[in-house]
Amino acid sequence: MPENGQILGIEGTAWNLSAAIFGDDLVSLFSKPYSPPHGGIHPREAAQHHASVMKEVISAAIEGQDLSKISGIAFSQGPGLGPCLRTVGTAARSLALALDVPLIGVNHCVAHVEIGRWQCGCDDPIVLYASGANTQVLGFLKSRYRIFGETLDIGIGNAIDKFARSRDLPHPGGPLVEKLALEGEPVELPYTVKGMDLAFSGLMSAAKDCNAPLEDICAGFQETAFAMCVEVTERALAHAGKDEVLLVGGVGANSRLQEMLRCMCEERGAEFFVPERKFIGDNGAMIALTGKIMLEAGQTVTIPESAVNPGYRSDDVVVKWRKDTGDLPYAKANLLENGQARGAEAVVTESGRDVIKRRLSKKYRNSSLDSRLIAERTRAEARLISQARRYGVPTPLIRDVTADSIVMERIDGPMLKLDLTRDHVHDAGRIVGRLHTAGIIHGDLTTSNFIVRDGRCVLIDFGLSYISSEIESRGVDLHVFFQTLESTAPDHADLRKAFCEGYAETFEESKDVFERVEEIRLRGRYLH
Ligand SMILES: C[C@@H](O)[C@H](NC(=O)OP(=O)(O)OC[C@H]1O[C@@H](n2cnc3c(N)ncnc32)[C@H](O)[C@@H]1O)C(=O)O
Ligand SMILES: [Fe+2]
Repeated sequence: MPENGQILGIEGTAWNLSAAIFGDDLVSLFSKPYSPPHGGIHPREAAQHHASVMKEVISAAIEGQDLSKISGIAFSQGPGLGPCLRTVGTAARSLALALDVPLIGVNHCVAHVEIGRWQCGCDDPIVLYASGANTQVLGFLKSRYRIFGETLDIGIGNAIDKFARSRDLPHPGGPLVEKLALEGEPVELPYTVKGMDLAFSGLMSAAKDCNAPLEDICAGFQETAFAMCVEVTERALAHAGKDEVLLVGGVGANSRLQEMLRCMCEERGAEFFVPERKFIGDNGAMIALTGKIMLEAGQTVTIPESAVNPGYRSDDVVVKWRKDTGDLPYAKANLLENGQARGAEAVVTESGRDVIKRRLSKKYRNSSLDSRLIAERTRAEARLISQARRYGVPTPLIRDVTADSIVMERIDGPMLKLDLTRDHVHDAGRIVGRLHTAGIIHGDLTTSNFIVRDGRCVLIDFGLSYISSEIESRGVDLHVFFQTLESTAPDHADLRKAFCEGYAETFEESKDVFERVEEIRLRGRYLH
């Protein structure tokens, strides 16, 4: 790349056509947002908008610039709305040919992360990426931005926008809901966290059907949806042993979400980062910057490789521009160091042959939601542990239960993630098979929630467990487990096989569940 090489980047995955030049710093940025005359974003109309303002946006971005300094054209290759992506892709290809410079196909999600890292100066954060179409918790591991958790149905922004539309509020509803929420007392709405994954459609439907004053529903919607996001971010932070949190994506503009994340970070001793408003939502600067660092790493595309990809996932990108941070710091996660372990949501304290698990109050969530979650989860956990035992699932013996605590038998041994052998993972599969036969869903099936005692796994932490015989819930359980395998173990494919073998031995309908896991993996990546 020539000295002072500059990259022209074009963003246009959905609502904003935006172009920017990035050199050593941001040189120019110009945007023309599309606002639908009524209803939500219509893909073809948005694409027509982009086409009609393309010349104006690019001209404004390059005005007064020396075009000979431009050493590459970057464009958002996906994910996004097909027609919009194709319009931007065509423009980018023509420009690259005209200027005779390389083309860089940028993953839009990764670009949200990179502009955040650049702007905030953070190094290796857990990222909460909360936008219209996407809601993901990402962390860099082994050359990729791994998805620790994500929405299983719709993106948080779309959930808010659709709810707002059902109340005749103009698009996008996010900022208006934020304003209305300031005047409201939060109503109770369904809270759905499955391990590190989330779901928003139940919350959205309940909010649509709710008869309370609009301000109260908006407040309830925000408190619930944001607490869900903060909870999974905290869980990923604890799981990965990182100490920075970065908030990106359009919904990141919300002050309440920022406040809640900042509060969680303070409680955990992590540092919180959020970029300036103009870099939070979709913008050309994020594409130009990411294009620049990708070009420097040699990650360009030929014209045939430049086809757009509406389902492009964050973890599809091999990140050659970052130094690999290696394995997760397993050792840090040892259970019961000095007789105490602090998980994402509870403190476990040794007490003779027992441990006491006490759920912690979280300052980031409002007090009624906080006490509701603590009481519900403590009760459910004690009940389901006992029930699972009756079906032959090895679990700790329960000795006593109070409003926020469970006293139970101490299990000595390393967590499964510290001793990931084929045999142990096979055993874990057998255990989950029995659990599912009992009609119980674990709800947080990570490799931290098995303890290996005398060579056999014991299942712990039923805090998010519930009763269900649905293939879907079982599929999500396995999906969560496979995700933690994928994000922590290099030989995850073989371990996954071992797990499935064990599961099939103890659970009759295993085939249906395996099929569903595949569906869950493929679905919900870019839904509108
Ligand atoms: C693939 C790409 O097209 C997509 N982009 C996207 O969704 O635009 P973004 O700019 O990142 O986010 C827009 C969303 O951000 C929400 N939003 C903006 N300001 C908000 C606020 N103050 N509170 C809540 N939501 C807000 C909007 O309502 C809308 O749902 C994505 O990143 O998923
Ligand atoms: Fe976006």
